[in-house]
Amino acid sequence: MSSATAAPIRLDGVEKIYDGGGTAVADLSLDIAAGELVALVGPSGCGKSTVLRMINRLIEPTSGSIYVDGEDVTSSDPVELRRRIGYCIQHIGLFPHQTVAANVATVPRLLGWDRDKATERVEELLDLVGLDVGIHGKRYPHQLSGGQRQRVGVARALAADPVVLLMDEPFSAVDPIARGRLQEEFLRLQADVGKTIVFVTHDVDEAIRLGDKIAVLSNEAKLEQYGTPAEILRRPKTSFVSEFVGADRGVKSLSVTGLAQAQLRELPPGEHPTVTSAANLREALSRLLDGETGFVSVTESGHSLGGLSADDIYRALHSDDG
Ligand SMILES: Nc1ncnc2c1ncn2[C@@H]1O[C@H](COP(=O)(O)OP(=O)(O)OP(=O)(O)O)[C@@H](O)[C@H]1O
Repeated sequence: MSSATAAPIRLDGVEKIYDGGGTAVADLSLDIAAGELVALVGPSGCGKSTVLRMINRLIEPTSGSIYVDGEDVTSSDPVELRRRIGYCIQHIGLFPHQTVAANVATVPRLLGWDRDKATERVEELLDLVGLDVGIHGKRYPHQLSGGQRQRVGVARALAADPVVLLMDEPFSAVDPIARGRLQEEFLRLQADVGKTIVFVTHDVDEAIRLGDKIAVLSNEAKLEQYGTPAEILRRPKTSFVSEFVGADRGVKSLSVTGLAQAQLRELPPGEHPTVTSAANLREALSRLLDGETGFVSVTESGHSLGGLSADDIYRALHSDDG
């Protein structure tokens, strides 16, 4: 598919005080590189959605600046801005009396695309999110499962080929199994489209799974830590972060640490379970536990490069702890 370039986003000293309400965002600065997927996580009410909605001007900041592609959003035409920014939310407003195809075609129609071009785009997008235009395109939203509706929401948000995609808890309304599948599909989709994505979730596991980076926020959108999932799990900067990511962060960090961190050893003779060099430490450990030799052999193109014991895996996990 055609892919518009992704755009960087910059928040500079952003503050939001709601009329008659308290401070939702006190003073937030954040740099998001083009093509990066950043998850905003934090407890309920800490200001995540407010931050997201200021990026596309659904909410105006009280002070501070927000730049998309270097341009100050407060001086952009909001309609033009939202055309370049896809937005997708939890219980999305899909239009109930329009078919799936018509829903996805909303923005292309607003942009005045001709019918053929819009139809082609709808087909391409439904295909991209794993729906069949022939089967699902003619249905109405209530004739879809929750997971399918979320996919339509993502397709619709991508319709005008935005440079930024904002997603507010897009997968939280579906059951855990469908959710895992959607997350996986979503990662594949992102590998394909390469948008800059800001993603709000209260689920740390989801943030770890999806984010290139995670911004952990506490009350009033205070930035407790901003880093890769591995950094956040291994070296939480504040007690808030370590509590928020949970007591099992050691186990979680296994799955975000690649085998490149591990020092391979020569294996004793025997039938060791194997794992490919592209795997992570969690996969290596679970293969090791499947076998009986106490080692796992790391292979590349079918050849063993060496092996790891459980202690080696433990050392690799802590190899660059500060
Ligand atoms: N329109 C509004 N007027 C006044 N206060 C508001 C308004 N919208 C949100 N707030 C307040 O601002 C704070 C941040 O809300 P926000 O929805 O951004 O949090 P959140 O982290 O997204 O929460 P959740 O995870 O529960 O959705 C909350 O204290 C909320 O009550």
